[in-house]
Amino acid sequence: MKYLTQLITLRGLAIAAISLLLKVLAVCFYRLTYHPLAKYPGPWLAKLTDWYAAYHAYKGDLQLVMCSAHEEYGDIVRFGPNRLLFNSSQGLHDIYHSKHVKKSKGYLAIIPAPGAYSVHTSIDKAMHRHKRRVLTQGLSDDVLRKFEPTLMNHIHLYIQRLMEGHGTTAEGWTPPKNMTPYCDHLTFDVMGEFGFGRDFEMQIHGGNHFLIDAIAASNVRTSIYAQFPELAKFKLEKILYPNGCIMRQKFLDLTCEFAKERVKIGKDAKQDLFSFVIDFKNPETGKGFTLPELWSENKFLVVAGSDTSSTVLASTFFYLTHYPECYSKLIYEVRTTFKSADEINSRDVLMKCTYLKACIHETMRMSPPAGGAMWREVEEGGTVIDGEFIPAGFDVGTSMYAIHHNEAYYPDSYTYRPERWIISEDNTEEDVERVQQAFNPFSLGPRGCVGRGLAYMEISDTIAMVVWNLDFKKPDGPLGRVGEGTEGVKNGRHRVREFQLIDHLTSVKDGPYIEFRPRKM
Ligand code: HEM
Repeated sequence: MKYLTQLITLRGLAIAAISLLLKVLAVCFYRLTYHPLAKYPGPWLAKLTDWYAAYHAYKGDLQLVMCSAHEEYGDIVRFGPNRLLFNSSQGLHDIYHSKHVKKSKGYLAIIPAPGAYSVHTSIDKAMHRHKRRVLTQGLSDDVLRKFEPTLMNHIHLYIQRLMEGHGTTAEGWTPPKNMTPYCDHLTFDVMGEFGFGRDFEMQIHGGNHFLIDAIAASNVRTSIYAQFPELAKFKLEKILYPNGCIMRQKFLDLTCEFAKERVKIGKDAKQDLFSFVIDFKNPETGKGFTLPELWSENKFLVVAGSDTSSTVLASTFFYLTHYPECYSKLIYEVRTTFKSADEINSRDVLMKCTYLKACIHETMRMSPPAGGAMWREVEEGGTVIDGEFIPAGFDVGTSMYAIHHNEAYYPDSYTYRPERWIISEDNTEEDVERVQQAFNPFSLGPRGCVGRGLAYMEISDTIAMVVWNLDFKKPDGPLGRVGEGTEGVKNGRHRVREFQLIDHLTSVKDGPYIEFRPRKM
């Protein structure tokens, strides 16, 4: 009897396994043949399952894999059973300026709690419009101008820290400094100050440095779920990053404490986001932000605005020290444009320093902090992207890293060449227009970055101040190679003069190491 029961159970299991296998095979067969996107080429595993993209999101090489998929399969690539990547400027603009797409369901998987939408994660267009309008007001040019002196205080401190230990060598250089933490500390402090009216004191002591790891761990989770939203149900982060949840809670507690203190000191005590936004009413809805809403947005701004800007700064130092001819041109421009460091302000830097602006653009082209694709879902009725009709319900996107290395727009695309952004005898107006057309480090359209003005201000002021005040170079020996690619490897990380970024929605980095000394007047 016992034997018979075992036999029946085994038989049942075998039938269940076979029927599951048949079902999987049928789904695979459908996805490869009759599926509406079956005609598009792409990595075969990506056509079958989102596990492919999720794995590369976990590994941090999604941007490289997307780029090499375009090299192999062309400008339109199927990069998931229901997802298409486009690698043309027409496709880019069709997607991100379209009225017929909305943010993909992947964004739902990354909200911290049910209903807790931020401007970034709200898929509903009316909800987004309201939040965006309030934030746009809080990030207007006028607000940024008033914030700039506070920003400058943080940059002065940054420069002091970079100079610490100068004179260690006979030529007056400091010991090599790893720019990743130095840039992280600056940008986190600036975003704390902007969002909450006080900094995290990361440039002063290490008490809050855990925030950087907390956000990095949370970004791994976010980037996996953005590729494979169904995985969110399984709460994999609890297995993969048990500490991530604890650190995240510490981040929430800290920002909550900041929020309470900010309210206590009163609206006009600081020139920060709170002071400008709290009374603002959306003329369409008559509504402003409630306090909890505002703090929830601010938490997101710290995440969105810190490590992205830090990546641009660290990458710029990497390229300037790896392309000495660019460094020399930049030094000449900054030091002849401003008579003293006190004259430096972002408006003048961005207007008068053409080469510096070109360096920032070239850095963001070579190493966009968010190099993957921001997925958009096609809405009812479908839409045409780069001449292809895409039915409703499918996701479309453009990988920034891939299009920024498309040779049709950026010849010799792995070479850092700020000159490509400047009209000259060798570079016509049409050349510059073409370069600009495919450039999208902040994404484009109604969901493009609302903080780009602050990002430009912070990055241009910081680079100008460092170049004006300090000489710098990469150290000889192994430390000077941190952040470089490795010759001969086969995973897309073989380019020595390309700064290596680990793509987890935004980027993880290490280096470059740099030595500084005060400039000789
Ligand atoms: C170099 C620095 C930065 C880069 C490269 C960058 C990049 C981006 C990108 C690619 C998006 C689109 C995301 C998506 O479609 O999912 C975005 C959105 C956003 N960014 Fe930035 N960002 C930077 C700095 C900042 C700063 C400093 C702030 C805050 C002041 C900020 C606030 C936001 C917000 C609120 C959104 C969501 C906008 C919306 O959905 O309407 N970013 N950013």
